[in-house]
Amino acid sequence: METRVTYNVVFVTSEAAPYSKTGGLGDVCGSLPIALAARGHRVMVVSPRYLNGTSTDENCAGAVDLKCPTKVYCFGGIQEVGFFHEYRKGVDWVFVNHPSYHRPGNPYGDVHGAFGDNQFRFTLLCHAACEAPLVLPLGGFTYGENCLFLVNDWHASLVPIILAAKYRPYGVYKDSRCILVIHNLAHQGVEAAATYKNLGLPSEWYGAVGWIFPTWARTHALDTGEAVNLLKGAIVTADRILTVSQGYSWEITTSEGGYGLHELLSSRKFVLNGITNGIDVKEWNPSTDEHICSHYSSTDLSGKVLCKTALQKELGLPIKPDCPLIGFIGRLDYQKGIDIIRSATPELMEDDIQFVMLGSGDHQYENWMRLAESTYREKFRGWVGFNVPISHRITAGCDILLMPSRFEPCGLNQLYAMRYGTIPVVHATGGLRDTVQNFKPYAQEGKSEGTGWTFSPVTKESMLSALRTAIRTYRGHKASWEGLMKRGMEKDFTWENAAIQYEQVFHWAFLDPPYVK
Ligand SMILES: Nc1ncnc2c1ncn2[C@@H]1O[C@H](COP(=O)(O)OP(=O)(O)O[C@H]2O[C@H](CO)[C@@H](O)[C@H](O)[C@H]2O)[C@@H](O)[C@H]1O
Repeated sequence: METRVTYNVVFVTSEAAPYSKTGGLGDVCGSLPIALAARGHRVMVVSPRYLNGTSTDENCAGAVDLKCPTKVYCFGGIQEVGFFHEYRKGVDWVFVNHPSYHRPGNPYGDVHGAFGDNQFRFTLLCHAACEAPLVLPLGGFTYGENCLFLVNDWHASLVPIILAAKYRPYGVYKDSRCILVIHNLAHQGVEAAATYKNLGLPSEWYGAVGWIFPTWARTHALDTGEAVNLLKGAIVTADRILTVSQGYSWEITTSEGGYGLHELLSSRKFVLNGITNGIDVKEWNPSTDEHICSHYSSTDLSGKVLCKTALQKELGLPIKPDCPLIGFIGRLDYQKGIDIIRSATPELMEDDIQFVMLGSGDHQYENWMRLAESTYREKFRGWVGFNVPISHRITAGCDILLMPSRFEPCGLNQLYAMRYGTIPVVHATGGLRDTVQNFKPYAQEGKSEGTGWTFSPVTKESMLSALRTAIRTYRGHKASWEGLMKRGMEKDFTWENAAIQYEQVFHWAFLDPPYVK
């Protein structure tokens, strides 16, 4: 019989689906914990108890108050937080309660932009998360101090510093470990150096988060470039670092992909690994999906065209089962290459195709989507907003999913697309390059190979050229297209696969002594 070491794992994250989600971070922190718990680990996820006065508040309705008010020190005083808890799918979902998490908007901001007190809100999360394993008797027992923290992105980045600066000197958490998981290096939690005093850290730890911007990045002659950079703090104090694909773990060590942190990341490359995200194969399953009108599988594809015509009907597009339908789903952000889509749209619209976009974010792109919809009534739909059922119907109903991301740490939509027989056309970067194999019609003995198209560089021309090849193949080579669909649908993107690789990294983390003693 197999014997395995199990760990007490504490995720710290600003989002966990279904409780909170603005993007892929929520998906990962909603699914990976369940996969790890299913493999025998004791798993807790600590995230804020957001309430915004809309129907999404119901997602948190199942969590009960643990009646364990806890005091933490930061921002010049004692702050009191509460903890709510729900045990679901083998995981302890813990929600930090504080008035600053209760306001309209999403976890980070509202219609006016990012909240001005995000440093406070996420500093509080980190301090509370360090207390949670010590004070919360979940199922009767605390997790205790020998746990493994998995801290995600900048919002959770203070955790390894707090462990090293505020607990270890007093003999607490001496045998814990902390792994930083980077989902997106572009956001680092940077604020003015003067805010250091708010973080609740001893003054001698300034060097961990202290950061000096290069001269070219400074805003005016008197700008000294001094800042605090929370993600940097975790990079220099975590025991190990993970990214969400292997390709991205290399890219962030280069000056092009490192967002200023490539040298620091390179200096830690011996503890830097990449593990490709999985997907929730129950939520994203074309043979059972509750959001789509007709089910299908790799052995019976017939339902897919019905999903397509239903989508065309729902969106008020001409119902044309044979017309190539291209989709885009995602945050409307520079990262996602929306400007490239915008510049290519007039040429794309000359062809007999249809194009559907779902996204929210940057207002200029939201307005452009509305404008494009009114300009190309017969061919283009731009759905501005965040809507999970529609994202499923677009994934199922389209023939092609377009992702011209400038960088993509992993990317989940291309994985969902492949599972739904929708062919990804993606920029060859990060996790997109790792997960989409370029189509080769005559790879071996006349048999074709690949699951989509990858293009590079990320320009309008190369994107259009890849899209046109895909469209030609769709129209003229039905058998090849079916081969592409089936190969994608049969790929194993389960979280269990990723969880096994995480276990290996946990093992390595405990083999070495704590990085900061
Ligand atoms: N308007 C909308 N309506 C409904 N659903 C929407 C939506 N906009 C986005 N979504 C959903 O949000 C998720 C986006 O996930 P991605 O991984 O593609 O990107 P994101 O950049 O958010 O994540 C970051 O973290 C993840 C997780 O590690 C990495 O995969 C990724 O590369 C990195 O940039 C998907 O589930 C998508 O369907």
